[in-house]
Amino acid sequence: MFAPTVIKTPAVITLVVWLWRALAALARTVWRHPVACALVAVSGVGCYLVGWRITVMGWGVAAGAVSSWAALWPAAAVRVLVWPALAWWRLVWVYRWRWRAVMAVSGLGVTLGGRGYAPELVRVRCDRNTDRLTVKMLAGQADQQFAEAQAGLSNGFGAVSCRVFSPRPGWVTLTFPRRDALARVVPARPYPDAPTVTTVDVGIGEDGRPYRLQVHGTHVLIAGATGAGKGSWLWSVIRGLLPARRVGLVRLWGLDPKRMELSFGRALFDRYASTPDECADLLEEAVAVMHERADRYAGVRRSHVPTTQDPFVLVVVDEIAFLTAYQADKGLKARIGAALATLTTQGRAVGIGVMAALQDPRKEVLSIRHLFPDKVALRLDEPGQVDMVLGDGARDRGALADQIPRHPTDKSVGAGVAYVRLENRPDPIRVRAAYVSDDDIRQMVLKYSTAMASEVR
Ligand SMILES: Nc1ncnc2c1ncn2[C@@H]1O[C@H](COP(=O)(O)OP(=O)(O)OP(=O)(O)O)[C@@H](O)[C@H]1O
Repeated sequence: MFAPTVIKTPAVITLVVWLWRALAALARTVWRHPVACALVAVSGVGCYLVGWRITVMGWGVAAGAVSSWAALWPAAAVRVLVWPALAWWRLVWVYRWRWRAVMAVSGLGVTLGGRGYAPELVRVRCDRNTDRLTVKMLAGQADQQFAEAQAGLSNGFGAVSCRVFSPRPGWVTLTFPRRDALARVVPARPYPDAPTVTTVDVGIGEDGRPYRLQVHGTHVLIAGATGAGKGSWLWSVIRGLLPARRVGLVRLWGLDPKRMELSFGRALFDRYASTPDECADLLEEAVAVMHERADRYAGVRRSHVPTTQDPFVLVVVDEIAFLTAYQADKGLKARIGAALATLTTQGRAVGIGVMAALQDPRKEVLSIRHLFPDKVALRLDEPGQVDMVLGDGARDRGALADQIPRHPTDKSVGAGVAYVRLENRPDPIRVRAAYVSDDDIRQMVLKYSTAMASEVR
């Protein structure tokens, strides 16, 4: 029988270990809660040096100064005081309190050798609408496991949903909405003060702040079931580009095979096509512009900067499936398919972008959907369609586009709400596009449909 030797640990070693642990815990507490620790330390030193009465008076004066500052700069005060205080409160009373139990029940905690291990909750940050938790995963864990447990996590912490994003290996960010900033209709965004081309203010994000979509140097695919609000995305982008169009930095080319959407603002387009023949011709013209620019740029520059000579050309296609899938004329279909594939593979470097709307995201409807770097998924009919639009794993990461609500009579419920997956940011973001009403489009036409040269070199 083997019996290991029992060595008695000397008391001094035990004391050193305890002391070391206490110091480490103290350092960790100071690092994580510097403000609270500073308050305690300053109060202690004050009481010791000048007595508690003067210390309390000192705090009264400081509180008065902070209140005046908050009254003068309320936005800064909310950012610096309110959100950190709320984050601390929610860390202590919501998340830390239930952390180990929720981790264990949702299958993210493990027991090894009789000892329980759980991912470490490192930080909670709050804004007006969401709580963002920074979590250090257990060694050997993957963010995929958190994505699979998202329903359990949201139930466990009393949130309606949970989104998972891994900013770097070993770490994961969990986003829990506290209230839905996107529940209300967003009115059309104001025109930009200065002409802007690169990004456009299209609506608001889940954090309640304006959301800017990049349109230059990319291609955007907007997919959604009928009535999901694809029009509001198209028109919000067009609206944001109008000042730049006026000064000649942008040209808008519209392809409107349904003739129901873009025709309403026909005068805002430098080039417009609706019949399949016209659409094929216009796309081939865009390809010709692309080749001409590529010839000029070859060996001279590698990216496009919008100028009045070489403006950014945005080809807006409403219901692209009419051109790619439902087109009976095989010759036209092939021409259109080839032109679209050429534009989406080579156009962005020379300042030609494609923004296309689509109802049915299946591959047989749009075989080139993977050529669009940035994707927007509005309300979709089936869960399987989410990954078709946004890419593999997007739904597991919280892009529940099939669960965006709809109402039998109130069309505005959930309309315009979408999950956006960008090329440079793979975690889906929830955004609501502003609603550009028919009146808004009429005003846009009145304000911006000045006669313009449509020549684009
Ligand atoms: N961003 C929005 N906010 C609120 N309501 C909206 C928004 N976008 C659209 N709606 C409402 O939803 C209705 C349908 O919108 P829209 O026509 O843009 O959908 P769609 O996806 O283009 O549909 P279809 O493919 O059938 O043309 C609009 O008439 C409007 O009432």
